[in-house]
Amino acid sequence: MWRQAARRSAQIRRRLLSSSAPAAGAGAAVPGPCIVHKRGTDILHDPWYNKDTAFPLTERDRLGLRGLLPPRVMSFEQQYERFINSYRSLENNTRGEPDSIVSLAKWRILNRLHDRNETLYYRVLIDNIKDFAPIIYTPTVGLVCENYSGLFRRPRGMYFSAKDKGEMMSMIYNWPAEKVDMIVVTDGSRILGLGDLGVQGIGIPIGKLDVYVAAAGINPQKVLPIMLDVGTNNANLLQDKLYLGLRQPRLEGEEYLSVVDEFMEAVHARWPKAVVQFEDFQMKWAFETLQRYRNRFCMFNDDVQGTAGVALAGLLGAVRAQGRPLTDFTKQKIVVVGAGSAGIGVLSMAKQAMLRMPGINRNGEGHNQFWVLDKDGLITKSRKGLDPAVARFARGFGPDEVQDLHEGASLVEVVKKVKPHVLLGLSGVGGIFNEDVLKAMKESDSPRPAIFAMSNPTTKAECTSEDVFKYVGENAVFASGSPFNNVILGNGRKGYANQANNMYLFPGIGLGALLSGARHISDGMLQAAAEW
Ligand SMILES: NC(=O)c1ccc[n+]([C@@H]2O[C@H](COP(=O)([O-])OP(=O)(O)OC[C@H]3O[C@@H](n4cnc5c(N)ncnc54)[C@H](O)[C@@H]3O)[C@@H](O)[C@H]2O)c1
Ligand SMILES: O=C(O)C[C@H](O)C(=O)O
Ligand SMILES: [Mg+2]
Repeated sequence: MWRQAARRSAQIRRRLLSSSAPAAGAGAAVPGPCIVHKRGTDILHDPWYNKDTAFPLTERDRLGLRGLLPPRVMSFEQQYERFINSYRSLENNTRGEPDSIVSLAKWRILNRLHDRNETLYYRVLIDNIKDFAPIIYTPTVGLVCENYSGLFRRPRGMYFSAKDKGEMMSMIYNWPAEKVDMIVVTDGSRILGLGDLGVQGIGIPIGKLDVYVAAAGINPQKVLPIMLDVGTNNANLLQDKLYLGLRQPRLEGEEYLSVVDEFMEAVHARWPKAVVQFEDFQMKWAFETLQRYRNRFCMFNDDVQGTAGVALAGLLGAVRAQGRPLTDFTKQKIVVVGAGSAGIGVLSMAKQAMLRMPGINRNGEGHNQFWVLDKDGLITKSRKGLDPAVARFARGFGPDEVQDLHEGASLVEVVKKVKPHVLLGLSGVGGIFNEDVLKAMKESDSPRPAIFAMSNPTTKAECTSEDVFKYVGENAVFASGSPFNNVILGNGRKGYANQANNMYLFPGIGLGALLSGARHISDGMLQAAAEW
């Protein structure tokens, strides 16, 4: 009798407590009651459960909060309005200040809300994603990563370091959420176009997962940003007294791979169905880890595959913009500047798309529509020591080739001689599409030359929207990795600054993989995403 009563009272208590929990994630379906085991200040200090001043009096009583909050109860809507007002007044008060100061101030106010009250944070983020994406994501996230050790207040996500070898299988259970659906992991070795930022690169997985929540409706309690700290080769960071990562050079070779292997096994052991997105790994590890894990785990590399999907969508869009059928894609001449993880990812997917077009034989023999440059200029078959992934795209010499083009030819030379339909930059070199290059694009064989300046952040973009419409002309098609403003053209027309960033693809890839229960992420899935 007594036991029955105790069970019943526990049931009632649980039901009462559960009603106090906020939605498990804005936009996410809440499968059932969310049981809160905490009380009092532990709830106020937990951003998953905290409602700040929005706890009604009944909940304050039930959860031991009475007296711990100012007496006035505010509605969620009032809190929302208060936040947006303070954000807008920050905008007004910082007018005229340098962009970096304003952006960091905006990031701070959003980050403080994220630390305090996740329900409100994701609501304002989802409702204002167009305004807030450049703050929580590219380009401001780059600035945040550069200054991470100084900005650090609270940890977010998990950190696995080279010193944790042998411990990862137990460490993974330190993460408080029982279920994780989506993981973004980086080793910080190539953060945007900013190079090796070591542990400070954690800002990138955090920003990417915020986009997952806002754009794909992934439950924020089921996402996990991860930093694999295997050291850094950034001499400034190694000397920086505030640097929060391992102060040692990066692990290399088998030592490096054994850390990533152990991490992947640990993740898979605890959450076998989680999708793992690799992000901002330097080229050699981006390709190596993709090959190593893609058939064993549900994973993809966003810089190689996500970028390729977005760029392919842009390349096909450029054909459409000329009013031509998509099958004319094979007739487009495409110059790609940058033969790194992103550039080669784009070329590989574009080549696969080309091979599926009518009139092209299965091996694509006798057809090469791509010209690729790296830091040493045009890549040709005479280049020594080429990575095999790059060698596939090296130009030959002979009657089928553009006359007088040679190994190492400069960008302006290539553009003048090839007269490409599309010029695509993934070089990480700001301003490399200079006046001379853009004026040469004016002579393109396309009535609507397309210029995709895809490098990030803004300072690394190959050119600006202004320069494209000024030097290439009003018919140009422009897209960039970081956001730029539209340009006012003659007759009040607008020159559109479109955005070509993998954020338009990865949320869909992750969500699709989760919903379909896919065990692997294939090239076909990414191609389908690009072509739709
Ligand atoms: N818009 C997007 O969605 C997106 C996605 C992925 C990467 N990116 C950006 O692309 C850039 C490159 O990324 P990655 O992973 O390929 O880097 P990476 O380091 O692997 O490759 C960079 C490539 O650029 C070449 N390069 C350097 N200087 C050059 C020069 N002066 N002229 C021509 N080529 C030059 C290098 O030789 C190398 O081939 C970064 O800025 C990154 O932020 C953008
Ligand atoms: O992070 C971005 O904005 C896009 C891309 O993944 C990059 O590395 O630049
Ligand atoms: Mg990236």
